[in-house]
Amino acid sequence: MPDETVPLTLPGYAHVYSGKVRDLYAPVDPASGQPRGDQLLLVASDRISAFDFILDSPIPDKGEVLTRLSLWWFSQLEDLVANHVISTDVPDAVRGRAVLVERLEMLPVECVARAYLTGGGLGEYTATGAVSGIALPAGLVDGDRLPGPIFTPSTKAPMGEHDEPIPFSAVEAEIGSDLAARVRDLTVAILKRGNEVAAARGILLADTKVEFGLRGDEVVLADEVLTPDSSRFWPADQWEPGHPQPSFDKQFVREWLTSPASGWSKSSGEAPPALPEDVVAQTRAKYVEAFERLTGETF
Ligand SMILES: N#Cc1c(N)ncnc1-c1cnn(CCN2CCOCC2)c1
Repeated sequence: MPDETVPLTLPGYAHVYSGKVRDLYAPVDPASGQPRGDQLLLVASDRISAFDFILDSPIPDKGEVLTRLSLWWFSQLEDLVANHVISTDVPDAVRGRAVLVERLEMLPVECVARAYLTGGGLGEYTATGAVSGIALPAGLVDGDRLPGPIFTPSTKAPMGEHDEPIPFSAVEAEIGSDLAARVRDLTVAILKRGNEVAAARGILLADTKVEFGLRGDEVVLADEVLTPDSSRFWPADQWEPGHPQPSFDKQFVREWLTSPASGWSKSSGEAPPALPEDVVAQTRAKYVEAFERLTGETF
């Protein structure tokens, strides 16, 4: 199993950035030997995070499953928004889990939309009756479906820190009112479309985070889209408002890590132990199941 903690050496590419579960490279121009400024190689690892830790146990094929799912969503959403995908003709070492993309002028906003109330949004609602300044009906509980998806943007925090919720007015101040309205409407429309497709296939998308860049004046969808890494996936047949919902993809990991069998405590501040093989295998199977249910393709 390759060591997922160090950037790969990819001949012809320069390492640009490593996130929690994905890495960025830039193709090198053979003539100048310098990284190209117009393209990037987005590589999805098999790393998985839980409870704000990157686990020691990679999930085989997770990177490929989520890359193929994101590519499928990009094509499903082409009538709504352009995207940054150039090609899947990538080095053999990362084939299937990497995409060559157009390098965009990225907007400094994490564009989050929520269709259900949970997580940080629930905390804000409990304290203020609103989320991102949007007043919600009284009496909502964890997991309730919202009257309609709402835009709840946040900052782009440095790795290891948490994104901070910001009001829409802060987005307007940062990128201008017109562009703020465009990314708000697109983010909400993407989640709406995602749930139209996913609900019919037994999956609820509670919320999602997308990132946009600019191609001139055009807003272009970048990063990944509607994957279990960028969105909360819930099994529709277990949806029951009033308590935290099971995760479609990470429930096995979370339950084992919080069970006596792991010998680990969330409150210890220590890194979690490696996962047992059966938990890794069950988690891989859930990623494959989500891909096959949504796309209708066989992984
Ligand atoms: N997708 C995409 C994409 C694109 N199509 N064009 C330009 N940039 C990006 C991109 C992808 N990830 N990040 C966040 C990582 N940043 C790296 C630098 O440092 C700050 C964090 C930017």
